[in-house]
Amino acid sequence: MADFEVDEKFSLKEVLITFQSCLSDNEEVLVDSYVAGWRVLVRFMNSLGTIFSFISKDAVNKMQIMVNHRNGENGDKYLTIQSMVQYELNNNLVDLKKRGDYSESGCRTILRLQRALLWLKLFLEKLRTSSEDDKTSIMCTEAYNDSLAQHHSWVIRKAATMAFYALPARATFFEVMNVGTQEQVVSMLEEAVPLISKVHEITENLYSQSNLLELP
Ligand SMILES: CCCCCCCCCCCCC/C=C/[C@@H](O)[C@H](COP(=O)(O)O)NC(=O)CCCCCCCCCCCCCCC
Repeated sequence: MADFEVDEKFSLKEVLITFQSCLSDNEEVLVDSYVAGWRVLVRFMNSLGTIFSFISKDAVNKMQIMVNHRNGENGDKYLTIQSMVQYELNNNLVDLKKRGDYSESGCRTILRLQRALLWLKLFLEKLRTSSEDDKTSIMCTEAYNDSLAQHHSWVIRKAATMAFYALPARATFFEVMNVGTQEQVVSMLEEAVPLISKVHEITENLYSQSNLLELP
């Protein structure tokens, strides 16, 4: 079993703070904070071992696509997920039926991360309500099967579920989250889960209204 070093300067509390700054007062999702939240999550996952590198590589690739849009000449159109959807749909910059010239559209990139955000919400909820002897690999697999798995090929599903078995036991997992005692982790999760759910729900509603939930 790999020993999991606690990255001192890092705490999963950062995720809570970053995703909190995601929501503008009129419930728009700010892309910069959304990407920053994922950056913290990916850093945390990387600290768990190189077995997850195929996952973080894809997540980093998608975050970079969003950063490129934000730094592009139409960067202001990507300030929020809402403004991004409006801009890309109004200018036909999204592959709606099959992958084509816009395989790096903001809409499809955020959709892939949105599906991962559902996994995160389900996983954190399981962690929050878990007891001492619950296994993180089981919680992770169950959350995966109820979310991302339905969008992944058999090969990816196999690789992902194998990787989950490398997850540390609950106590170690809580330790590397670097939030404090188990009670402090649970109360951080009590704050984080509703927040991440809110960001997910707002994006899900926007995508379903614009019929973007099945982008290729
Ligand atoms: C801590 C354990 C981490 C478990 C992460 C569970 C998610 C497993 C996802 C496996 C994805 C495998 C590689 C990606 C495949 C892509 O084909 C696929 C589709 O995109 P495409 O249409 O462009 O091809 N990509 C995706 O579905 C996006 C995957 C993004 C996953 C980001 C996961 C980062 C999670 C960070 C975990 C932090 C845990 C914190 C808990 C306290």
